[in-house]
Amino acid sequence: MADDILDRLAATIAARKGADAGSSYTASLFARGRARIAQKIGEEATETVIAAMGNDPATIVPEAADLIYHLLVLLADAGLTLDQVRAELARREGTSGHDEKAARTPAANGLPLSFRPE
Ligand SMILES: N=c1c2ncn([C@@H]3O[C@H](COP(=O)(O)OP(=O)(O)OP(=O)(O)O)[C@@H](O)[C@H]3O)c2ncn1[C@@H]1O[C@H](COP(=O)(O)O)[C@@H](O)[C@H]1O
Repeated sequence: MADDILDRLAATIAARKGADAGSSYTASLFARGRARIAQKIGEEATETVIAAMGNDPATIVPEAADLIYHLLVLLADAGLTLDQVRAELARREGTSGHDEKAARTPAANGLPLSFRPE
């Protein structure tokens, strides 16, 4: 069994594919499909934002856990792995977000060229 809770959770989630939706919440999400999983991520992200704007930082923890769980369900549904996310984070390691953003072209930033600042 993997030492890390995220690895264990990802393995549990993967094992729920095709399981009985009546006895597994994860299986019920897989059964309802990608759009429902994505919608749940939106809901959990919104609940995390609400917790973030409140006065008690501790309330962020359970919302963050809900969000991460549902993200792992999305990765599994899409045939992706936590290791792929780890690799992407490792690839970014050491590159400042400011530097990465400055290197983007205006088009890549989503701005039409006519709006490009002088
Ligand atoms: N970590 C989680 C986890 N986090 C959140 N949730 C569920 O996510 C749902 C989200 O709650 P909400 O209040 O937002 O929504 P809801 O109204 O209950 O559910 P919806 O009908 O809106 O989808 C709840 O049912 C939570 O229980 C989780 N369900 C399962 N896990 C893990 O997944 C494992 C397998 O669970 P099953 O697939 O249910 O066996 C468990 O042992 C846990 O380790």
